[in-house]
Amino acid sequence: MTSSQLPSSAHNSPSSQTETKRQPTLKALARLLPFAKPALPRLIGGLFVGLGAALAALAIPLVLQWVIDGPLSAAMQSNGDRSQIVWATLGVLGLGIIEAALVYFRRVLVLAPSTEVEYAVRQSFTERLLRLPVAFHDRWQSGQLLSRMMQDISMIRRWLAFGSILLLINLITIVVGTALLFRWHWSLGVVFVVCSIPIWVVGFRFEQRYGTLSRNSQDQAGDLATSVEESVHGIRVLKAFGRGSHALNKFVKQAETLRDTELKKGYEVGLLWFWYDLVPVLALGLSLITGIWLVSRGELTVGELFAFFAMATALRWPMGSLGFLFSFLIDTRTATDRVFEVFDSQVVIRDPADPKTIADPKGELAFRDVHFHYPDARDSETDIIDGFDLVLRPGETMALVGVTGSGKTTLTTLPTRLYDVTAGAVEIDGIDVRELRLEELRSLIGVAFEEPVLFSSTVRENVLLGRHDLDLHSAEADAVLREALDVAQASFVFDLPDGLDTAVGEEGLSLSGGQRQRLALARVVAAKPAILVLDDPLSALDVDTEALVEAALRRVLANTTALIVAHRPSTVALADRVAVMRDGRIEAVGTHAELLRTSAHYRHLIVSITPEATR
Ligand SMILES: Nc1ncnc2c1ncn2[C@@H]1O[C@H](COP(=O)(O)OP(=O)(O)OP(=O)(O)O)[C@@H](O)[C@H]1O
Repeated sequence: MTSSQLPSSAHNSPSSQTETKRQPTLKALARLLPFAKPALPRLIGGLFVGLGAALAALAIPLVLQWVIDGPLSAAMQSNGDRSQIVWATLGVLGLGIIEAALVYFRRVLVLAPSTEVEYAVRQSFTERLLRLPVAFHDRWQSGQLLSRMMQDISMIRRWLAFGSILLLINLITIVVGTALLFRWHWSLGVVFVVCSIPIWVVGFRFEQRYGTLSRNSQDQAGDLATSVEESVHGIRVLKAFGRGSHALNKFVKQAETLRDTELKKGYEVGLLWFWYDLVPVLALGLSLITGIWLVSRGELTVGELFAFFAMATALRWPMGSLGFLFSFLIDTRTATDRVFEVFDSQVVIRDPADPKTIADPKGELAFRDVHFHYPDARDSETDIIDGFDLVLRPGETMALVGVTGSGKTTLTTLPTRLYDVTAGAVEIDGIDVRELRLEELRSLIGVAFEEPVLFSSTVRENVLLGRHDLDLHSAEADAVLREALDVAQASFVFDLPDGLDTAVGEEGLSLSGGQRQRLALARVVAAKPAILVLDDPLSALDVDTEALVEAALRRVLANTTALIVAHRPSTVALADRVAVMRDGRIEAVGTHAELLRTSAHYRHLIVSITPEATR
């Protein structure tokens, strides 16, 4: 096995494929506005307070100019008032203190609203993930979703709280500061402006190159997260097959790719910082020469020259920081794009505009000329479900049999609209399932999947998952819970350390396969739906337990319509009738005895699924 055959992204996340036409950065970031709106007053407040701090810093050179050209030169000629120098010194100190206090206040103002925006984006993101159809989750790698949810949304918060405000403040500071330079002498201002031209050229080219690198790095981080998640998830398989080192190799390759991209990013940022550090120093040097020349010609006072240098020094940080802030801006834009790719994914399975309701469900389930293919199927492929017609009468138990890969599991996903049929219709009591609200539909039908999934919560929460109408600790909930556990023969839970309140670990991994399957079965029984859809629900049980569960299930199935995918004769025995599926269609329907007589394919299936000893 090569490392590429190890558990990995079986499906391609569209992460790196959705790089369509690139919007301008500001337009891309503007999509955050609806989330940022409630926080805007405080963020704008933070901006103004930050501007106040910047102006306080810019005022210092003005005070210095005044003190040098005024009280200081007068004092040097021994005819001035020295107390003014003391006042000016105190003024500079005061401005410094005001600047520090306003910077602190700015941070306080923006911290809480930015975390609220982060919370709102994260909440909507999760809501979206839960609403998106299963077909979306088939295509997207979990690590990509995880990295968008955690890393990208955190970056958006940091940008709102810190980056965006600093960028605006620093740009305004540069403009105001440069205007003040012109005020002292136009040539000094011109030197500064001309020297800053490389900054804009370098910044523009940086935006183009760094944008691609930033996207690659964030996508690669998502791929890496997927690998880690899959390796941890599949740790038993990797260990059992001794493939740990292969998983490590795969991880190392991905980590190296990410490192290379980060190095390229670092190189680009380093180059940008170089220019953004160099230019202010160059400007300062050239201004020094120009300034001294102007003083010697009497066009500039010593105080103005001193103030000019104080101002140019004050502008060094805002100019030098632009490199870091531009890269931060591009990273945030990439993060925003990645988050909105999920928001932009279509929720194709949703409530109808004008929903119908079934007030008194009888439980008839009908498949009318149903066709279905997965979204990634090629046009030339025939449908997996290819004209499937079957009607389950109210209260009837129907077993569905067919060779492996014939589409039985796929069919079980259609009644609850995990996928929508591509043609035909699934109906409950004569109403198309697409005409019902999803919540109503999913309360009418309960599904137990072949692969039982338990959540990391208590037995009680897991089993009563479908009963949001009940208070989990009420006497009624307790009765429902005990009855469901009894049907599923899951009394082992009472022997767990905390009984019904035992936490069953991540995905219930601390339980055996059969125990998990029984809890999943109890969950669907507790939901008390009008229609049950069970995908081979007893496959992991031993023969004795299976017999007990079947006896109890018969009681439940007496009043409930049930479609049961069966791989074993004992499961078929639960059914009133059996439907034989072949090539995506129904080949025959009848009782077990009828089909044995009339269907050669059924006889073949039954022989192949019956254990030797019982034939
Ligand atoms: N999410 C998916 N995306 C694309 N194709 C899928 C997906 N799930 C299943 N298939 C394909 O659909 C076909 C039918 O699979 P399905 O699981 O429904 O068969 P099955 O009859 O339940 O098989 P088994 O008896 O082995 O459980 C298979 O060819 C499978 O590869």
